[in-house]
Amino acid sequence: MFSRAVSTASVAGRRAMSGSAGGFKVAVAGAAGGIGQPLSLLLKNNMNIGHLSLFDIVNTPGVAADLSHIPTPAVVTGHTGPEEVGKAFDGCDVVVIPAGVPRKPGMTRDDLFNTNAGIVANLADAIAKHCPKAHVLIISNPVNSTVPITAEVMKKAGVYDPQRLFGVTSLDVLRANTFVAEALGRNPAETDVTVIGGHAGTTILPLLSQVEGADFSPEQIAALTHRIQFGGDEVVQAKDGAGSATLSMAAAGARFTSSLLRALNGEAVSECAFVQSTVTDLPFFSTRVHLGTSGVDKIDGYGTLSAAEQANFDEMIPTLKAQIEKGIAFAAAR
Ligand SMILES: NC(=O)C1=CN([C@@H]2O[C@H](COP(=O)(O)OP(=O)(O)OC[C@H]3O[C@@H](n4cnc5c(N)ncnc54)[C@H](O)[C@@H]3O)[C@@H](O)[C@H]2O)C=CC1
Ligand SMILES: O=C([O-])CC(=O)C(=O)O
Repeated sequence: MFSRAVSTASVAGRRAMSGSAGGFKVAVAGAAGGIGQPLSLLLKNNMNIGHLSLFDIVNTPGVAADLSHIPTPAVVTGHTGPEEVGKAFDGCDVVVIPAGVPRKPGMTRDDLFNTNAGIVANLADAIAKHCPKAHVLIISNPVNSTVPITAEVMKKAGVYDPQRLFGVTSLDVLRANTFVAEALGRNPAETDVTVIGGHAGTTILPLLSQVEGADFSPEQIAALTHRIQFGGDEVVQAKDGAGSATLSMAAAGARFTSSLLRALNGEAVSECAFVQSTVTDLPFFSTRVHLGTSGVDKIDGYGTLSAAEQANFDEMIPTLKAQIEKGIAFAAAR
């Protein structure tokens, strides 16, 4: 349902009046959740968005009404339940998906597979039907499996375009930037660490040997790498049963969405993301991705690894392969 404040006619009218550079339609699926709400708030402040469409199975009218009072160009609409997903996704340029359950202490991201695989697959069905040309940004865990699931669902529907599918690993980059800057006494906002692989434990590999001007000891490298790989667990433990990272993830999701929209507008932008890739033998892998007006433009390799990074890389590949294959098998069996 549209939020009370907005009608379909006024969406078009205000988009025309907004004067925003992009006027893109961006949907958030899972918009009423722990990530969805702050992410939607940050996106409401993005001047490239003309229409912010909030989808969830609960509570979107309230979130939409609340955000609609913020004076920025994005018109906000709220849509609840499967019967309204068509309206939510119709004509979207970008769909961001933080829908699904989060971890509790003691769980791995893979423990979320049984619940979240089906949620993401059903949303991918709806995207294939209602906005097959949208760029799809997957936040729902386990990302290492939910991205391949989305690709397979889109392939079955005949609308898959690898340039438009992204697993959002930006939170690993934000954590790496924060922890590395802290160790070096630098400004975190001016630190940009490359993080490769996937988004779960040891499949997350920060390339600390490539941080310019850093001369970390082997002990520092080991400690920083471990903290970046298990930063998610740090938050899950601190929240003590009340969920996982939401606010930092909202910042990460907003950063990636903002970069993509700038690229769609013609700016040269790069971000690390988990995408279809030939950089390794695996079908999906995260390295630095150059974004362009059609989404993925060029995918960088990972450069020269230190001996410690190479050891982590070799250990990661079979784990990541199994998680990707689990996603592909799930989609094939649907
Ligand atoms: N990629 C990453 O770096 C990160 C991923 N995550 C993942 O993001 C997901 C969401 O986390 P939170 O927001 O904390 O969870 P949450 O439980 O607070 O919110 C999830 C929202 O999804 C909604 N939802 C459930 N099924 C849906 C469906 N079929 N369609 C639309 N909406 C649906 C729920 O109603 C809820 O509002 C989890 O899977 C979590 O593991 C969390 C942090 C970082
Ligand atoms: O740890 C979790 O379950 C949520 C997540 O992906 C992260 O914070 O990186």
